[in-house]
Amino acid sequence: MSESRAHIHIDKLTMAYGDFVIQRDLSFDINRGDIFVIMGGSGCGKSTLLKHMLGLITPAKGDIAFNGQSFFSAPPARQDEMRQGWGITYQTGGMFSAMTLAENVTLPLQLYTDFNRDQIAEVVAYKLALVGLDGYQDYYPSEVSGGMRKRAALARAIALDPEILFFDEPSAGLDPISSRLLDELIQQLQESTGATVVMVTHELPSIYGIATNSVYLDAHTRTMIGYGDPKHLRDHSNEPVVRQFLTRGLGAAEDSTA
Ligand SMILES: Nc1ncnc2c1ncn2[C@@H]1O[C@H](COP(=O)(O)OP(=O)(O)OP(=O)(O)O)[C@@H](O)[C@H]1O
Repeated sequence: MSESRAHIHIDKLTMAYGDFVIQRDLSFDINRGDIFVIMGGSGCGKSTLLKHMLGLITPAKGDIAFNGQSFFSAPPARQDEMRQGWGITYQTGGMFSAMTLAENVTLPLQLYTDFNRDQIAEVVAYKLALVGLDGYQDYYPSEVSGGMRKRAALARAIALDPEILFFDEPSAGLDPISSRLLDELIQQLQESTGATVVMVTHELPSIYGIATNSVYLDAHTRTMIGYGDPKHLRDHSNEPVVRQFLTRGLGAAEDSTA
């Protein structure tokens, strides 16, 4: 493992399903407090990279380190400890439909803390208020809008005060206004907690609105061909595909890379 002071260090990572290599030789850092975006065309391996970062898939080669410690060579108990510092929201929100919003947020607190009922209720009310869902504790996921469901999922993800927040396409399926509100919320939460945010998205408003750093995975060459502030990449990348991805829809028809 090479030396790095980054919060998350991707080290010569090659990802494959069986013999089929999805991306090879990825090396980059995600610094503490970054809002880091994983970009790239459809099928390039963005979700696969996120699954590697979450320790759900073992790399074909290379490693991922958190605070300088290798995840994949750590013993299972240590991996579990690392995981407890992460909050995750999935594309669909992943809320349990038979539970109220409050019960959904309660779940990780019941599983991973020794708080009593009153303490848990207090944290749950606080987290729901943080995402603007004060008063919606007793609603079921199906009774609120898509944007509210995503915010409730976010409240659950921050229940244990994670130091890293992972998002897979957070604004998928949302209208532009709800999407913008969610971006603002992610940015506010990052600022107030200092957490590192890692998200897969191809939404340009999110990328330009809140990302501080990014990587671009290329489906064709199967490796990263862009790394840096997305606005800088848009204006200065030597890779036409990256510039095209980052300017699509801006004066031209939506292209097929997204
Ligand atoms: N479990 C799996 N087994 C085999 N191949 C898979 C598996 N999951 C994904 N793939 C393939 O790996 C490639 C990368 O998929 P992935 O979902 O990571 O891409 P993505 O960039 O997130 O795509 P999208 O933007 O369309 O969501 C695709 O070719 C996909 O078909």
